[in-house]
Amino acid sequence: MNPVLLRSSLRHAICLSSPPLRGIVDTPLVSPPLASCWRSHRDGWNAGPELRWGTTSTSSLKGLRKFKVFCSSVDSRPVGEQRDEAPVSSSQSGKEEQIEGEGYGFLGLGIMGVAMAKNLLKLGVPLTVWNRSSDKCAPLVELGATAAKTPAEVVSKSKITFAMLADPAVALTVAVGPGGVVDAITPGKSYVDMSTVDAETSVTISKAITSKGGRFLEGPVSGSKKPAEDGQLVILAAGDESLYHDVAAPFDVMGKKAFYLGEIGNGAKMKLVVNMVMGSMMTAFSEGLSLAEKAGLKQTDVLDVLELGAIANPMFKLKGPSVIKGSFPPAFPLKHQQKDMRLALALGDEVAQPMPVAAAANEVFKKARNLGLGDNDFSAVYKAIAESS
Ligand SMILES: NC(=O)C1=CN([C@@H]2O[C@H](COP(=O)(O)OP(=O)(O)OC[C@H]3O[C@@H](n4cnc5c(N)ncnc54)[C@H](OP(=O)(O)O)[C@@H]3O)[C@@H](O)[C@H]2O)C=CC1
Ligand SMILES: O=CC(=O)O
Repeated sequence: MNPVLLRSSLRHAICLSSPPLRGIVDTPLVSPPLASCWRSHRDGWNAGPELRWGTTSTSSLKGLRKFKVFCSSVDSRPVGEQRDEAPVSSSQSGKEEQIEGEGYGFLGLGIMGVAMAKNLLKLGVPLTVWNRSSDKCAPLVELGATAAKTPAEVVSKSKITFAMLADPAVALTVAVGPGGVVDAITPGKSYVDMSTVDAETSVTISKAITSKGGRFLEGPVSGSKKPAEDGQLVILAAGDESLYHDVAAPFDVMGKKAFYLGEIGNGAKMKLVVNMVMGSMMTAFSEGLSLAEKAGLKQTDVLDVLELGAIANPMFKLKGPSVIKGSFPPAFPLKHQQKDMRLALALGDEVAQPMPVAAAANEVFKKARNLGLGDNDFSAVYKAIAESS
């Protein structure tokens, strides 16, 4: 078994139980306990008495050590205290009562959402999905998910619902509009919005969710289509800390690293800072490639030189060859990058931070949108630069 998936499954078994499972048992860390633990998880939530997991201090099993840390954070008592308790049975943990609405939900199956939802399915938990254009639910339904007609229906069937939506206006509508998330939020239900939005939007959604007794976490991500498919996103979470711990397993299958950044809005702000830098870099990179060509240099040579120097980076390496070919299939749509520049500049206004470089880059992204390039990859900003007279 893939150790990452095993770790995720173990975490998941704990975090969907309510109250959180306790009673960590030290076992010699050999494969039989692990196999038995995995079997218990695979065979369903009522595996209670079978559910045992071990931890060890040997240095070879880093994943399990990480898992042990997680256990202690689900139950805030020190690990030593937990160890003295017997494992709880399924009836003690209350799992039988969770059959209704025990699974996960996912709203928004665009480029990112479809990949993230597919990774959630790897946890083996019921998944209910919704997308405005319902045909995009089909690939998930084929893999075992259930399609719902409204966001509220997803929330009513799920314990924790995730969302990956286009922009602040859409995130707000889906959360608080008619048939939206808030309509079905009750105490015990949680919402994790992973869309890139501004802090104000996130705060508004958070208030609406918590006013109905639910928990809210924002979790925008850094990383594009391929990292989303590979479960390698960087998750920038903020808000309800208990929920942050409870979504450790989903975050584990969707991402390679999750940060907890404190109060609501901090995740959104961090994402905007990062994407402001990325948009400015892509614009400068495009200017460099275009300048090189017009000055009689080979663009492929520019890529080779950049790759060997101090400003080598994965984005230039990944996007450079396709930019040179004039190919811009959308991984990160240009319209979303321009939205992020706009939101980052608004944040700059709020805190009186001058951002002349980002402001100039935003003008180029706006021009690219006006050229009809919004649905292309954001690297198509090159065309707005190269084709300027
Ligand atoms: N692509 C990337 O590399 C990354 C994107 N992001 C962020 O993730 C979010 C999603 O991005 P991505 O998947 O690329 O975008 P897409 O444009 O592929 O998907 C957008 C999603 O929002 C939905 N949507 C759009 N308008 C509405 C509406 N009016 N009502 C309801 N739903 C709507 C779409 O539904 P429908 O299918 O019906 O149009 C779709 O599910 C954005 O906030 C983006 O900035 C973050 C990191 C990386
Ligand atoms: O938001 C886009 C990304 O690549 O990160």
